[in-house]
Amino acid sequence: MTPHGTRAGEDAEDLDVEEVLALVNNNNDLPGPAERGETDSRRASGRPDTSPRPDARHHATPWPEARATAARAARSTTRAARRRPVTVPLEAALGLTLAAPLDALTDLPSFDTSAMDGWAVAGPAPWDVRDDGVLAGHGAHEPLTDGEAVRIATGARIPPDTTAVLRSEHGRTDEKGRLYATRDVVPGQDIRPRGQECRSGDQLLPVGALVTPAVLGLAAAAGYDTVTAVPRPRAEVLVLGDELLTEGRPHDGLIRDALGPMLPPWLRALGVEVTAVRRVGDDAEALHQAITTSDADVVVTTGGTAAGPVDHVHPILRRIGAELLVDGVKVRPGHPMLLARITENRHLVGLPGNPLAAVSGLLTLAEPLLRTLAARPAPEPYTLPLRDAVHGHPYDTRLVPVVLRGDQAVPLRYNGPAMLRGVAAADALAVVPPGGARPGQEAELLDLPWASGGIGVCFT
Ligand SMILES: Nc1nc2c(c(=O)[nH]1)N[C@H]1C(S)=C(S)[C@@H](COP(=O)(O)OP(=O)(O)OC[C@H]3O[C@@H](n4cnc5c(N)ncnc54)[C@H](O)[C@@H]3O)O[C@H]1N2
Ligand code: MOO
Repeated sequence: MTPHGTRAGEDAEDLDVEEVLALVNNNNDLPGPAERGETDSRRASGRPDTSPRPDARHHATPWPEARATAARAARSTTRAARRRPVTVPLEAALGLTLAAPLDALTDLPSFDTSAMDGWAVAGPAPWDVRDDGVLAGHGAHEPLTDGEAVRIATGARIPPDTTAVLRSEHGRTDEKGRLYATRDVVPGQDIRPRGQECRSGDQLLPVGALVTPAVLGLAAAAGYDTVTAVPRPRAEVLVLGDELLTEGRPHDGLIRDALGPMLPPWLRALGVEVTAVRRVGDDAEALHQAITTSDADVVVTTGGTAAGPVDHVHPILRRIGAELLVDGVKVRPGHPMLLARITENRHLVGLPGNPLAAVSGLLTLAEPLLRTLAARPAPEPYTLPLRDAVHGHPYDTRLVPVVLRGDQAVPLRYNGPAMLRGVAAADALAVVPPGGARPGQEAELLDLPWASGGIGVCFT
């Protein structure tokens, strides 16, 4: 199990992950091949794909369908593995999805409490002020009698038989020490009655709610030390390529690894636990060993997806009898990206090595897969008009970095497959259909986690 949690008791009345998924909003999952009446011989046969690699272009999956396939793959995983909810301490729960409703364990407030610093007063003015006072965090105070007042702090328990709280700025005392109000006193004023926010047992949040910082605060206020949540998906990153340096400047044909530093925090922003980042070079045996011994839910590889002499991903997937669910996508950059089922409940996402192509694969395949494993709802799709024309690919979707300015998306330069300069300045990627887009044409936008706000910025 993850270091973040332990398995919930078998007798928990919690929903399992599949049931949680049914409750969260997945309304932008597109219909899959089955729903559209399409067939796929590799899937229909139920056997792993062990045939020689076909022409990747021929089998490339349309971009929207690739995303839907990735989300569906996660759904079949949760069914197969019956992933059980976990009990997670609050400090480790940020970004998880609730698998049990958050029901109040107490009334809130749990006692009648003063909303202001001042005096608790009983009956009409003037009042004799008692010598003692009532501070927050103390037990029951003795009752007041009419004509009595006692100093009270915000958050302190209201003494029995109190009429109202008089704010310190609304009272004055005469030379005999008697207290008067400088404003009308309304019975009950500045008293927060017990149960004003909720009664014990009230549902504060439903199954499927995302654990945000505010949810952590609410859970703590309502008496929780732990929450019952969908387990965080576990991903391992395998960085391929002998040409990669981990420090210093590029030299002698060697370049810096841009993906090792980029992917783990990006995956964490998707609610994932990154179990390891391994550099496996261009060594086929090391890659085989790393894939077959990983216990992560999702193995993410970078590079080696094409058909070059040291592109080992396809041969190894064939060797281990993995089922290729997506083998190339009609998207630029990143068209050699792939998704494979390596065992019944483990997947591999193969990201192309070109860095922006890897971002494209991350958003196209890894995000829907991992988001669905985490039982997070799909973000609401939205569009904005493009300020400038965007050159299109004749047949493939393009993902183009944009900044959002007012109600327009402004396409950025430096959007080539090997470049990160555009996306590093971007708020989102615009989805440009085959053939391109005119100025003013509406384009779907994929928010980048740090730009969309919300839980994404928390990098759990
Ligand atoms: N004959 C063909 N060659 C290529 C095709 C094709 O269709 N036919 N597709 C091209 C496209 S498009 C892409 S994208 C790449 C995908 O290549 P791989 O996934 O096999 O990646 P590599 O060959 O290992 O690397 C490509 C490129 O990216 C650099 N790289 C790799 N890893 C990193 C990293 N962690 N950080 C920074 N840069 C990285 C690598 O040095 C190469 O320059 O294939 C094309 N070829
Ligand atoms: O699809 Mo590749 O990403 O053009 O470079």
